[in-house]
Amino acid sequence: MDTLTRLEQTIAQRRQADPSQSYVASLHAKGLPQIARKLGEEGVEAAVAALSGSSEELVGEAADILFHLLVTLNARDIPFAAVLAELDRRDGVSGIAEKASRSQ
Ligand SMILES: N=c1c2ncn([C@@H]3O[C@H](COP(=O)(O)OP(=O)(O)OP(=O)(O)O)[C@@H](O)[C@H]3O)c2ncn1[C@@H]1O[C@H](COP(=O)(O)O)[C@@H](O)[C@H]1O
Repeated sequence: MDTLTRLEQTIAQRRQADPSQSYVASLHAKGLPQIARKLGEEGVEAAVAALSGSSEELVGEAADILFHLLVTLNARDIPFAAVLAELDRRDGVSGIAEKASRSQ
């Protein structure tokens, strides 16, 4: 099982945990607006790290984004596989467009 799938499962399990023992549960206790706000904050922090942080800082912020994205998707009951399927669909679409432009 890959890292993101494993983390997605852990997040789903921790959703029901004691908020004083679990960061995921504490986010859920605050509700979707706070979960979405954290995702936005992490995006900004990653952008700042990309421009002025070390590689190590950017890696840390990128991990924070992926974690908070998975928490957000879980809060909306959307499986991460749906995001991967959308990326595969786009890749298929661009692949078809590329083939069509090459054959002209
Ligand atoms: N991967 C993560 C993870 N990445 C980031 N974070 C938390 O996300 C927060 C990042 O927000 P900030 O940088 O703004 O730090 P902060 O100011 O302390 O955060 P806030 O108090 O503002 O929410 C930190 O509190 C980090 O600890 C994570 N918290 C938990 N996990 C994993 O999620 C799983 C479940 O965790 P629990 O719910 O705590 O059991 C476990 O596998 C954990 O390893």
